[in-house]
Amino acid sequence: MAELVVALDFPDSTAALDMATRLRGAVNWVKVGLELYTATGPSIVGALTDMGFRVFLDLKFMDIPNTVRGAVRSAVGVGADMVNVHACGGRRMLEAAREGLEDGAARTGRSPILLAVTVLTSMDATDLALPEGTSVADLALAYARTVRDCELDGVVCSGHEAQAIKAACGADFACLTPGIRMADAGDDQRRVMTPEMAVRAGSDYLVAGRPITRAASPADAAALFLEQMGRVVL
Ligand SMILES: O=c1ccn([C@@H]2O[C@H](COP(=O)(O)O)[C@@H](O)[C@H]2O)c(=O)[nH]1
Repeated sequence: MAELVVALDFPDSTAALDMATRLRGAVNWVKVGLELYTATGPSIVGALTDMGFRVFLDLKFMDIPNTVRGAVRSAVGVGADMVNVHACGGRRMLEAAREGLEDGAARTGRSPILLAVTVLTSMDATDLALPEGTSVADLALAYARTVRDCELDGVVCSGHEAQAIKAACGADFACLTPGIRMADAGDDQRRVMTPEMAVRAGSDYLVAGRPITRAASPADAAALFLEQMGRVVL
């Protein structure tokens, strides 16, 4: 059964924890991204796990291998259930990320899910200087194969690539899919999909932020997403 992850993209802990209170009981997973983490630091992860949420720490590390090894090791210590890096950091960086996770796990006894971002869901072909004959889907699949070879747990990808990635990398290779929309929102996301279509494509985790957190009732909006996800019989 796919999980819904709500992105808590807020400028401070008061706003994020207020939203988390409104979502308590409606969703299991929340996501702490760059805006919130930069404002609050690691304490927000503990506050959310204390409320009973599973936390995806979405910091998308990309740097030289040694730096990413240390960053992932530190992220494990923060107490998140899922962490990530950018696949475009390359094979040695991805291997270093896995080593950082293993180091962190040896120290803390915790082993979060480690994912790598293929191509951001906000991007389409117009954002990339792709070689002729290469599509965004080809690039995402190539990144996913490298991520699988480096023995990470899965990728962040759009719903449009999930099926091909699962076919190439295996059913156990996790696909987490942001850019989930009930209808075109005309925002910064480009490779979007409905909750139902993303689950049909094989995504294991669906991420939605604004469609839920900006709704009049975030809990009701989350329930609608979950209802659409639950309708899919695979
Ligand atoms: O490819 C990616 C990777 C991460 N994200 C993050 O997901 C949420 C989406 O929020 P919405 O408000 O539903 O657009 C956001 O925190 C992004 O940083 C992504 O969108 N695409």
